[in-house]
Amino acid sequence: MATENKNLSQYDKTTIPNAKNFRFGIVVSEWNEEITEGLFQGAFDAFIDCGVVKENIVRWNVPGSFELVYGCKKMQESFDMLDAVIAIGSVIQGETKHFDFVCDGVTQGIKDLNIASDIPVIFCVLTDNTLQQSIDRSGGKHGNKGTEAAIAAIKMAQLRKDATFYK
Ligand SMILES: Nc1c(NC[C@H](O)[C@H](O)[C@H](O)CO)[nH]c(=O)[nH]c1=O
Ligand SMILES: CC(=O)[C@@H](O)COP(=O)(O)O
Repeated sequence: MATENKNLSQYDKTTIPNAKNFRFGIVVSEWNEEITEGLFQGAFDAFIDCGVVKENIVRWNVPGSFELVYGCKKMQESFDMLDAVIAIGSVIQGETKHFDFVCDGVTQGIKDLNIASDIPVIFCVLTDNTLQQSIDRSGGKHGNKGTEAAIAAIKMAQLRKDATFYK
């Protein structure tokens, strides 16, 4: 289902685990900051709405989406008590193929972090053709992908906790 057929901000709290004891990291790219700040606010507000204590949310900034991989890796290493990390970025097609390489690099890098570390990293990186598409997905007509990412982070934190329990 394409994003245009669903609202990224909609969630059913009855299906979401209690998040009051979870601790989350959020790494935010400064490129297209009017978009990434909207994504961050969506994630932060959803965490608070689902019971996360604001003192249990740590935020770091990085220059661009390509640096999200290193930033998330260092956050995993620095705060081993985190239950999940969200990587927030906005990549918008320009004149050249640079878009392709940035998108592929950050995608593969975050995938690799999920394989290498026990702390899940949630992929909240918009990869859009136009600024309008980014606006529409960071609090606009299609909702907020940051909200979607926070819900995914809570669900993955619970999965990780449950999996540890059964060891
Ligand atoms: N064009 C965009 C970039 N480019 C910058 C790279 O992410 C990186 O910071 C640079 O290549 C130095 O390593 N980043 C975005 O997040 N969004 C863009 O649209
Ligand atoms: C995603 C990018 O790096 C891109 O926005 C840079 O723009 P350009 O391809 O015109 O150099």
